[in-house]
Amino acid sequence: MKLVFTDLDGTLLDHDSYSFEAARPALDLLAARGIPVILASSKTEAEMRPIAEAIGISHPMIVENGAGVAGLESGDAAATEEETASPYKRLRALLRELPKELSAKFEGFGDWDVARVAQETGLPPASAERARKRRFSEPGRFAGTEDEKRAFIDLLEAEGFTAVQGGRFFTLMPQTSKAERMAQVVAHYQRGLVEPVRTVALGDAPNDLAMLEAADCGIIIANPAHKALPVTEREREGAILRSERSGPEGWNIMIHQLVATGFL
Ligand SMILES: O=C(O)[C@@H](COP(=O)(O)O)O[C@H]1O[C@H](CO)[C@@H](O)[C@H](O)[C@H]1O
Repeated sequence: MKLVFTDLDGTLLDHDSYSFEAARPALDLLAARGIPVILASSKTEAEMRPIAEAIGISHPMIVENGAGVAGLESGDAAATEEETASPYKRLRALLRELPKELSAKFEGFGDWDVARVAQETGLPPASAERARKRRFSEPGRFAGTEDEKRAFIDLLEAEGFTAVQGGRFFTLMPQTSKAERMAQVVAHYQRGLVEPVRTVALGDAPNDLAMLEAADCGIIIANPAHKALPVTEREREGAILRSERSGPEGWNIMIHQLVATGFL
């Protein structure tokens, strides 16, 4: 059994147009080979459902940067609306309680109306509205210095939260990651199998790094819109590869390459 985990913005979706069409041949190839594609994004479940539908998949999905997973019959999927809504509410309340000199430097989707989220992201208004339907995490911008940002993260961590950089935004969230949810999804597919499930993960930003390192094969998709990810030990060992092309074009080429070499 093989699984492909993929980030969305800047990876399967074009950084600017949010289109996955250039990856359609590789998506079709994986579908024909019975290899599930597991979406793993900082997007909300409300945003990811229509994307999964457009791709034509109904596998579990890692939502809001790993703070939640949709489509697994146990665990968080069974959490009540009250439980799933509370981390976001707690985060917004925490922002009001933190020292003003730091919290005032952060602006998130909860501070912006739909039109502003559409303007900041380049998403159409209907998608921007779905991006504001948050249950766990708050993406936004931190306008302070690196030292102030570190102090802000330390305060969040003391309260059980953390923050991570995506392709565009700096996201406040519970202390978990896409990689932790990936392990949960792998365990789900592993049940009843003898051979270990083989994993590929694709991503472009710091919030993808742990997932890329946890995979049997990690693929860094080039994204000229931000600084390249650092070279890690896993990459030196040959377990992480880099695409030359960006977004869905790079995704398409790299998946075809892994199929050609027999990895997928
Ligand atoms: O954190 C980010 O930089 C982006 C992209 O996250 P991923 O690369 O899909 O994990 O996610 C935020 O912005 C998106 C629009 O650009 C929204 O669709 C997401 O809801 C938001 O979390």
